[in-house]
Amino acid sequence: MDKVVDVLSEVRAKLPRALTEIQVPSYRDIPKKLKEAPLWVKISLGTSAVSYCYIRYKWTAMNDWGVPVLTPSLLTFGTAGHYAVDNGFNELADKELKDKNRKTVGYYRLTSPVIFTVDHELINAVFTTHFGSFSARQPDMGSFGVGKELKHTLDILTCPVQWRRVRQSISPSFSNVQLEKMMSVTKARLDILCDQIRNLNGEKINVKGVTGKYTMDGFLAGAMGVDLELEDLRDFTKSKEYMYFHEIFNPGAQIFLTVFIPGFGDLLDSLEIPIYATEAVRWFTGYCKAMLNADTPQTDRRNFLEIFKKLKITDEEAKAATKGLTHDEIISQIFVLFAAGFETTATLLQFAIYEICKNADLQERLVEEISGVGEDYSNFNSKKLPLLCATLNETLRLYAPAGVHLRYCNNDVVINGIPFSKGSNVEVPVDALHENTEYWGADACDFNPDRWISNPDYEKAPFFLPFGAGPRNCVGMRFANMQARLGLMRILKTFKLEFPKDFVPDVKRTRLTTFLLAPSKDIDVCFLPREYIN
Ligand code: HEM
Repeated sequence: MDKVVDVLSEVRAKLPRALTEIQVPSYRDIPKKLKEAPLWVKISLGTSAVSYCYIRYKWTAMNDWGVPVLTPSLLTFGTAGHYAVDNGFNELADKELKDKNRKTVGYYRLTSPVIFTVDHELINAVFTTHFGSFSARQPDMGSFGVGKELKHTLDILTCPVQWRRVRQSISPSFSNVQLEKMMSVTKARLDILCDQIRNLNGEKINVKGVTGKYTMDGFLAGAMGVDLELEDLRDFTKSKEYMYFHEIFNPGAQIFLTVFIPGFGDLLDSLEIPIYATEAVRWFTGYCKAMLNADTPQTDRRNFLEIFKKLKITDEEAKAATKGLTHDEIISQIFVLFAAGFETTATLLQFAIYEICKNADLQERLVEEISGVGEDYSNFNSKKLPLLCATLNETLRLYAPAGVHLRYCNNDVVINGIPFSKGSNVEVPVDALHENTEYWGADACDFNPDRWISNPDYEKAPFFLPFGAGPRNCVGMRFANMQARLGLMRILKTFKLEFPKDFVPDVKRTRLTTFLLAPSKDIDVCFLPREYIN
């Protein structure tokens, strides 16, 4: 400490002299200095001045849109600094919407106008009624710097033209018939999971290891015919599938260049320059190709793959087709379904188990409810399993796995008085929507599954959107619900769930910059086999 004080005193002693030594040119000298400056300095200054004027001009775009607009600044890339920090979205929503008691504000993502809203009428108009004008998400961001190899994946998520054909092709994979088929595979994998949990002998485990293994394994086995082999459940978070997934979905700060600079992601893709997760992407591409090419004898376990293979078309055919998938698109779909499906449902179950462990009474009521109900697809609804469905819905409300819904405006259109221009965006901060007291009542922030039992209409409420809305909502919603309901039911039937003695249940949700959700610390849980307790 003394050393620091010494150094600071030394610096302070030197400071006045150092400052007087700086020669600040008089403003009268500036034209002369500029004239003498090298050409590159002149070009840089000129370009900066033009860019600045252009940006200032772009920042007038929302002046007469009739919504309050947050003051932009260059330092925060317009008003988009919240993109770069965990919980940034929620803090912005709290500060600008909740605390000021308003539902919609505008801000600039560098120069792109963004309407940031929890107004369910506006959301419904944009996502459903005017879907034709908002059928894309973020088409100018290319692959976000992940590289050309997985570019198709993101084209499908963001590009409206390709999306329509791909969505038409993959939707039948989620039909009731398919889900029932996949359920039988999922049940068999659950048997193995429960044996692995028993092998822990009631010792604590990070619950994400259990829920992640379950959802990843269920999807890979039921849809792709691949088993996730693991000796010990505790090794799940060390598996390549999990580690590489996290590398791709936890990008460094460089990804924000593709978010803030329009067209930068596309430029990187055309130059074939990936800016992060190259090894993980290479591994996943090989992994997905291997799944497609594997000659698995049990075709009934390759439910999605067999559908995709039947739909295969050439690149040439794809130009005019309204249905069908090219070879590269099949590879990308395997990845996108794996990525979109495993983490989200694992997060849902992780937080559901956390809340159930916190509330012994809820756990008892759940066990009682499920005791007489069989594991049939036809039972997985709120009529047959009201409390189980309510608990999962309440978890989806307060711990929505995906934290923002995005739409991009394809053409100028006026909606609810707002004159959206082509290239503008709509962002829905899901946590703020799901905690809005006007919609959910004064106890909006409390975990209370019973609200779903007294208000069954909430399931269809326009302000409950964990899976998004409109024709571009989550294609895997029914699969996710089936997997979550079956998994939670089996786990509760087989194990009593408890926190270990040293665990303090003070977990907060962290909304990551990728909009996914993580707990503020590992959630440790002991799974005690019921056969030893009862
Ligand atoms: C609890 C689990 C899940 C949650 C909360 C969730 C949530 C979401 C959300 C919010 C969207 C964006 C919707 C919108 O923009 O309106 C989405 C899109 C998507 N989800 Fe899910 N999802 C889950 C599980 C799954 C599963 C299991 C799969 C597939 C196996 C899946 C595949 C997809 C795909 C492919 C899209 C893009 C749809 C499109 O652009 O047409 N999701 N999901």
